[in-house]
Amino acid sequence: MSTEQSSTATKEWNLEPESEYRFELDPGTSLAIKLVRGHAEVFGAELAEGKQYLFGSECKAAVYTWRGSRPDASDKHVTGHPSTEYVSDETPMAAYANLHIAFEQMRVRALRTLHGSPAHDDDPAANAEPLRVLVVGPENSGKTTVCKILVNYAVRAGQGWSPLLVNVDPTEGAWAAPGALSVAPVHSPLPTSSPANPLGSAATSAPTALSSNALLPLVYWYGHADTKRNPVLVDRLIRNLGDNIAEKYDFDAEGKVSGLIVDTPSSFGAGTGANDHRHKLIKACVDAFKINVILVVGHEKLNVEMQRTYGSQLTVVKIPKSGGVVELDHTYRERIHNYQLHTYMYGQIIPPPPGITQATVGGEALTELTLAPSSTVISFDDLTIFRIGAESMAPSSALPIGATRVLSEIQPVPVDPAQSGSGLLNAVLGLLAPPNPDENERYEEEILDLTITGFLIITHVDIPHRKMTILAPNQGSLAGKTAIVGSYEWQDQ
Ligand SMILES: Nc1ncnc2c1ncn2[C@@H]1O[C@H](COP(=O)(O)OP(=O)(O)OP(=O)(O)O)[C@@H](O)[C@H]1O
Repeated sequence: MSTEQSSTATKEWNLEPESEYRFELDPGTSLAIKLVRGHAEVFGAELAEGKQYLFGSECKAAVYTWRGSRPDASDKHVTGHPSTEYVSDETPMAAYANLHIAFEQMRVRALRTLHGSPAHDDDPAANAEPLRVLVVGPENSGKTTVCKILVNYAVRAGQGWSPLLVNVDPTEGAWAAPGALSVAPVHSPLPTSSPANPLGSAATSAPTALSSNALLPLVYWYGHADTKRNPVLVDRLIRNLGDNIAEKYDFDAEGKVSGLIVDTPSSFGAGTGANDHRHKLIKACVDAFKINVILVVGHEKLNVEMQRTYGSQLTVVKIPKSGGVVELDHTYRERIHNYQLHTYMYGQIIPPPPGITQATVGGEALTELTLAPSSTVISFDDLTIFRIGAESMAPSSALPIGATRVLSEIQPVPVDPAQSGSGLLNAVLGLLAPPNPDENERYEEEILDLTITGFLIITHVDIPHRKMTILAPNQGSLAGKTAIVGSYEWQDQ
């Protein structure tokens, strides 16, 4: 394989078996990688020979090869300027592959049980429950990457599996905007090209032409980066995701055997005290998704803790952390959130390095990935906006003497855009799906349980004329709709 260190030169790298080429990109740079011959993959997604794959938006990733060099050499051309690049032959991929094999056996067993076929070689008394994995670990342990690799291996197995990938890490962005919790069935390998689209493109914001690996996620909006900010709301949304999945499984027993993998925030993996919020949220996941395997990525203390708490009811496995995982700091994460919102509105735009013309982003042609958002002026009365709980509460000291707080952490509180200090300018809003058409079925907190159909940004608020300007990926009318505001803001620059 090869990399280019000047704008015209291309570097070639020859990878030994079970080694990987790791790279990190600086802001504003891109990288094109072409597999010249052999077999290689990026976090479990195979590269096709001869195709240029583009990476951008400060992407940090690795190209791994199982079989490597001669006679079946994995040569790659790399064009662009990574700020860091090196080859490592110390990877945890063999451990991850073993895990995949064990999971594959669980899927086969579950399918066999579903069809009532007799057991063959393996233990007939073995658990035939479909696989339901929770991945936990501290910050920068590579949780999302492990989830991606395991899901990609499952869909590559050629058995027609389409596992569910559940994201309960609000900072991840996944297929929506940062602040969302979501789930999607994965039918084809998830590409890696940019942290703006860490799990590939979703069909909801991408052009319809983009169909080969677009996903249809189900999204709830939490609206904040930190799960500590409103754990009661996170708990509620986790249970909503769980209920949705259970309902889907009722109608899709074949899909159920593919299993599910849950990616969690790093706040679940590191904390202090036995009673902090993370225990409740881990428990909420275990219950909501009926977890039967917990994977602990590279953290002894957390592994012991999970063994003690859950070891008697489910399997807890510690897996190694990859030395390639990059420490992401706060400012990097903020830039990524900006990339994600920009990508949500404008599509995935990665300018290829000089000299590269026929490139693909995760296998998709470049022209198919551009979107044109619309900016619309609406009346304050068109859109009803809520904030959930705590943020909108006055401090206790401001309450009348003797009064007790009546707002709960998950009470939806209307936000009036006419109030200066409403906090709506530049705010990211989650647009809710319509409420139950049957009035009798409605309830006060229903908006907590509605999914998100899209995201909006308020780019201008004109209080005298009671109007605001909204940026949205499409031009649908907002009249009569309801949206939720959290703490994410974005400015189009
Ligand atoms: N083997 C590798 N080589 C190079 N980069 C890698 C490798 N594995 C992971 N990374 C990168 O390291 C970064 C952190 O990995 P990842 O997002 O999987 O960790 P995480 O534990 O989920 O993070 P968080 O702290 O946000 O929960 C990502 O940019 C990812 O692409």
